[in-house]
Amino acid sequence: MNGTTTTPPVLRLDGVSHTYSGQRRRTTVLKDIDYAFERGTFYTVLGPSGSGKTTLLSLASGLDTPTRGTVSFDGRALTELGLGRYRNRHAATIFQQYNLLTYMTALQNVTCAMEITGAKPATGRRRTRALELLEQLGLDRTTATRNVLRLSGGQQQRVAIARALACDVDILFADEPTGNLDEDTAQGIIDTFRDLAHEQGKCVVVVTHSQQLATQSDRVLTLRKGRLTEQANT
Ligand SMILES: Nc1ncnc2c1ncn2[C@@H]1O[C@H](COP(=O)(O)OP(=O)(O)OP(=O)(O)O)[C@@H](O)[C@H]1O
Repeated sequence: MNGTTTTPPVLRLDGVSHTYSGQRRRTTVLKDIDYAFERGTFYTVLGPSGSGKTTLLSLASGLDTPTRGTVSFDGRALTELGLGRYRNRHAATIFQQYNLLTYMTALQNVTCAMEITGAKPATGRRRTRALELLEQLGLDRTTATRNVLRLSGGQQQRVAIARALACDVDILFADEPTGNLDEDTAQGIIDTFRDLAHEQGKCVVVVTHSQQLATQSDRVLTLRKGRLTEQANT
């Protein structure tokens, strides 16, 4: 023993390949990807349209399982840990299409997610914490108590972000989270992601076409022709 301990990466992809089977042909989108994601780091994943970014995110977030290879959280394969448990306790995702519950208000969407994941605010009630998060993202109390279908696309996106931030998870995934936002709001979201990684030790993985976002992340990964490569930090 040399006295040093090594913690496993929070998320690891080992030999991950993914193929979609259509009626006529099979499309291999990801090929033999190995990568270790660490806590306290803000990652962006770039790549041309159709290169498999959303597919990678759905495998890493436990929404789907790879046709080959293993995805692990803290050294345990997701299939062993349980995909549902992983999604409820350890990972939150901000989807491109928001995936909000459309019969609820913005506030209810956030508190409902906190109840499902068992997230307990450090102080105060869940409702208070949810309102605080929505407010930080520029949604006042009147907007927060409106049905989400009566909000603009950009406002719905901010509700989806607040919902993910409210769940105290280890890994935050986001698919084009700043796509519908004006420059100032987008910058605020990027700052939040960086703080989550650097101050709260979360692993943040964002799929994007935005260079503005990528240049502000710690590590930039690129997907091309099924392969994942890391760009040297500039
Ligand atoms: N459920 C599916 N069944 C079959 N093919 C699929 C399915 N989902 C995605 N694909 C195909 O897999 C490839 C990668 O899609 P994916 O959505 O992961 O790419 P992307 O990089 O996120 O694209 P974009 O930047 O346009 O969102 C595309 O060719 C797409 O048509």
